[in-house]
Amino acid sequence: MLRLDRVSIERGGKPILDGIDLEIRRGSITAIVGPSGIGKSSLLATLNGLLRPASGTLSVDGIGPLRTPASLLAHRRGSATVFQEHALIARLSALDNVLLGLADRRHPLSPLPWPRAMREEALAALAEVGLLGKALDPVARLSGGERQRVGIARALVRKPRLLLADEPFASVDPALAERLAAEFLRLVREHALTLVIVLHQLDLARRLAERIVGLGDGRVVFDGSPERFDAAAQERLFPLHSAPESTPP
Ligand SMILES: Nc1ncnc2c1ncn2[C@@H]1O[C@H](COP(=O)(O)OP(=O)(O)OP(=O)(O)O)[C@@H](O)[C@H]1O
Repeated sequence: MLRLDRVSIERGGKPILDGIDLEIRRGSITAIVGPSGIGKSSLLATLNGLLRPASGTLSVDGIGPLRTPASLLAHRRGSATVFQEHALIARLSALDNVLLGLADRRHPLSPLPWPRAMREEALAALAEVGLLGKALDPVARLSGGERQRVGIARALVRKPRLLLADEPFASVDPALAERLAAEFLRLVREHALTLVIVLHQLDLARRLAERIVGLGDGRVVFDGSPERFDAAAQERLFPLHSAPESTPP
C-alpha cells in the first residue's frame, strides 16, 4: 500500500537516512527498531507525509507518488498516528480529544459545536477502547493507560487505512504495556489496518509484528520476520551492548 524508493531523509540539514527502499503491504504489521536517534521517528513522519524526503519518492496505492499538495493531503486523510506521550490536551475531555482526530474534516476556525455525527463517531471510538464511561472526564484526571487509550481512539476515529505508532507503550509500566499492546493489536486486526509501529521493546516487537525493520547507520540493516530477528541480528543492530531494556516475560 506504500512504497519508498531511494528515499533520503534530512533533519535540520543533517542526513539521517539514505536511499531507503521499503514496501509496506496492505494489512501488514511492521515494527521499526534501532538505536536511539537513528531516525525511526523521522521515518514514521515521512510515511505520514509530514516530513518531505530530501530525495526519492513515497508512493501510495490509489494515490500514486506523493508529489503534489493534493496527493499529500489525500494520503494524510487516510492515515493516523499514535504518539508515545499521547499528545493530548489535558484540560479537554476524552471526547473532545478524540474529536480533535477529526479536526481536518471541518474548518480550523469553526466556532460551531462538533456535528452530532462526529460526536457519535468519537463516542464509538472511545467505546472500542473501553473508555465510554470516561468520555466527559478531563484527560488530566485519567491514568497513563487511559490516556494512551484516548490516543488510540483519536487515531481510530479517523478510520485510517494506515496507522502509524511511535513508541506508544513506552510511557507506561511493562505489565500495562503488554495489556495495551494486546488490545491495540486486536483493534488493528479487527479493522484490518496497515500498522507501522516504532518500538524500543524488542521482545514486544517480535511478538506484535510479522515483520521487523531495523535501522542502523542511515540504512535498513535488518528486514525480516521476528523469527529471523535473533540474538545475532539484535547484536548487529545494537552493537556495544547498547540494546534497550526488554520487558520481562
Ligand atoms: N525537528 C528536528 N530538527 C532537527 N533535527 C532533528 C529534528 N528531529 C529529530 N532530529 C534529529 O534527527 C535524528 C533522528 O531523530 P529521530 O527522532 O528520527 O530518531 P529516533 O530513532 O526516533 O530516536 P529515539 O529512539 O531516541 O526516539 C536525531 O539526530 C535527532 O537529533
